[in-house]
Amino acid sequence: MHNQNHPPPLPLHRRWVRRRAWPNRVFAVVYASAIAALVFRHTTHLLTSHSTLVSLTMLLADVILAFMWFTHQGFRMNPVRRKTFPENLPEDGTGFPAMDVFICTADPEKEPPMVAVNTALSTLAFDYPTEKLSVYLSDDGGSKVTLFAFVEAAKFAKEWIPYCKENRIMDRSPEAYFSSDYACFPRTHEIKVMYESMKAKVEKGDINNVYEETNVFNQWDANFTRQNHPTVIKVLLDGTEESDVLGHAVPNLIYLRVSEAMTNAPIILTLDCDMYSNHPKTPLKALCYFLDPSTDSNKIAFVQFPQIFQGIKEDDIYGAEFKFIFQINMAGFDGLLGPSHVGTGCFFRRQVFYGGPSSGTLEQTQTQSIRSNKVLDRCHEVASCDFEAQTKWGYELGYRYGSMIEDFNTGYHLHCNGWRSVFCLPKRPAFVGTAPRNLHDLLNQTQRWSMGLLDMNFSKYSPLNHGLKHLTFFQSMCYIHYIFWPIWCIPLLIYSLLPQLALIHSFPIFPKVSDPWFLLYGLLFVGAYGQDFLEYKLGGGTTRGWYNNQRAWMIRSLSSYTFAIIEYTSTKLWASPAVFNVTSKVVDQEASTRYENGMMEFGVESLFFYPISVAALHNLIALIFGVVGVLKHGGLEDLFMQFLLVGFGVVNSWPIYQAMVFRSDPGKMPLKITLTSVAIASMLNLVAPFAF
Ligand SMILES: O=c1ccn([C@@H]2O[C@H](COP(=O)(O)OP(=O)(O)O[C@H]3O[C@H](CO)[C@@H](O)[C@H](O)[C@H]3O)[C@@H](O)[C@H]2O)c(=O)[nH]1
Repeated sequence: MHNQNHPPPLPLHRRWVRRRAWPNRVFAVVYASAIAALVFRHTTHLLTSHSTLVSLTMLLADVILAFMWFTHQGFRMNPVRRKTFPENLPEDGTGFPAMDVFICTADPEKEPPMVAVNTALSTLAFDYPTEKLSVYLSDDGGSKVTLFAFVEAAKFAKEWIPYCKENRIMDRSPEAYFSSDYACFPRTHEIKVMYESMKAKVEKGDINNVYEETNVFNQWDANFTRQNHPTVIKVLLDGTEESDVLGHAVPNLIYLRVSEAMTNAPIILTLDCDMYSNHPKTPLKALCYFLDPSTDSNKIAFVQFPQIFQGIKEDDIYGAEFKFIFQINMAGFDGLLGPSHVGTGCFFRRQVFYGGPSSGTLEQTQTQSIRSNKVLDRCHEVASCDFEAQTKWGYELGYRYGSMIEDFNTGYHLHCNGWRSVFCLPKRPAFVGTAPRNLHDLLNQTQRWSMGLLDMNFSKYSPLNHGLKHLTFFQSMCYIHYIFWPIWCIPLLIYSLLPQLALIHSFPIFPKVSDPWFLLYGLLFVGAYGQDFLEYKLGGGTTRGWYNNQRAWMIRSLSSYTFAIIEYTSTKLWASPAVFNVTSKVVDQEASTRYENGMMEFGVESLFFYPISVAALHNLIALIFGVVGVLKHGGLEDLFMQFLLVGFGVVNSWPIYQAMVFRSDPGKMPLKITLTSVAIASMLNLVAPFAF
């Protein structure tokens, strides 16, 4: 009880269980019963079937679909939404912990340095006590051009930070700001000119002049390579010594990949180089959880914001927004132990990297100047490649290494160690990044994720055994759902090949229309698709976006998931290392225009396109043969479901036919792929007589 002299402290956040939780639970019971009925039907059908091989294959497809549906239910049992009240935090920042922001970049070709510069500037200008803020750039590319860009950015920051704060600008990435419908303030034009000239200088990459003047690049000698080079540490802004143009202190800006030896802030924000801050008060929203005295806040390992992308069209032809992964399923996770970690837009309590949640302090131990020799010597030591050799760092402690999905892996281990996490989905996106805007990049990205998930599945820390012991049942189910993501390819390959072959040979494999079992199939299809549609729409998506999203799921399943399984198997068999192909953040103007016009981009001779081209052609051939067969011999009632399925396949394949036949732009399907796919699809018919 609080008496009148001591009113209760104002709340920092609230949480509600979403209204859909109960309907989801009831629907799960109904749908599970329908699945049980389907399994019964399969079993009885097996005994009377004309082709045991076909029946067994269809059973396999349906068992996997059922398994994926079942594990997905974890996300639907207790979805929540939250709200933070940063206005209830002390206005002067008293008691705020120090914060280190980590921006990582790896390849100046695929990730233009100006992209990372904008991300850094947007965080340097956070509405956060400047003396408590440090921004680190981790450059795995070891790029002179990137460092040059950051030297320039450090100078510009002294103009940009006070400009943003004075005028309460929301878009604190200069690129986003100057591309928007920005308001004009007294210095706007001047600042814009400065920004444009910095950008031109960086894009020109004229480093030699700078090289003459300073010793910034003195470590890039003839032996310097991306893989093998000395530790480079540059303090580009030191808040204790430097100030901005108005005389206020600036945050620290450091070219370095470790921060423990330098500022050792209790809160760490991780960002991909392209994920700029879109709201200057975002750190305060994270603090609403870390500083909350009334809850078990010491157990909160991280506060995850969703990945939201700029430049994605509302229709999202590639499903690149991953609305389910980054938003809808996250709300489901959040009602359990907390969301998974998605690599970027995440505020961590530093302490989580050193052990379990027994002493969740937010104290900082840094005392020395970040330019002192003692600190710099220690940083060189810690940042060197062999510092962690023979330690548990990266395996049992710290951020997980050696994984294609180090983010997901790290979050999972934290949950297993007793930590919790929180999902924060503010109305105005907290961070905004770029997503692949062509099909090849997207398939490449999802193949990499899938390989990481398979690796986790077969590791000794798999959620199938390790997780089951440490997590709640539903949280485990969610993790298990993801580690099996790539096996979607099995039912999808079966469903896009087998019923079509059967149709070509007028062989019915589903119940006929008058059979009551036909209704069951209808219910299962409409139920799964209907729920998916509803969730997508309630998550703010459009109907067209949803349709494209389900097609993208089919494309990924047939292509990148299949190749992930093949490549993962080969890396295991031949012990070859898996390669992390960085997603390109470069925008190709011509391709961009095609994207804006809703055209799918093929253009390159990528292996990824073969399975989808073959499946598209195979469906078309099946439809034609099916129609001819029915016209000649009848039997529509028996084959009706196959027609529905094949028709659905053909409708979904429209952009592929278009790219093969009707387009002449550089994004069309390469002729070699079209011709090879025609040959493969035709040959498929030759094997059919053996099955039916
Ligand atoms: O050796 C590397 C490889 C990548 N990166 C950086 O990691 C980030 C993510 O790489 P990207 O190629 O953009 O991967 P995506 O698949 O697009 O990103 C998602 O998936 C990754 C792997 O799970 C996560 O690390 C990311 O945070 C998440 O946004 C980028 O800033 C890269 O510069 C490095 O610093 N070093």
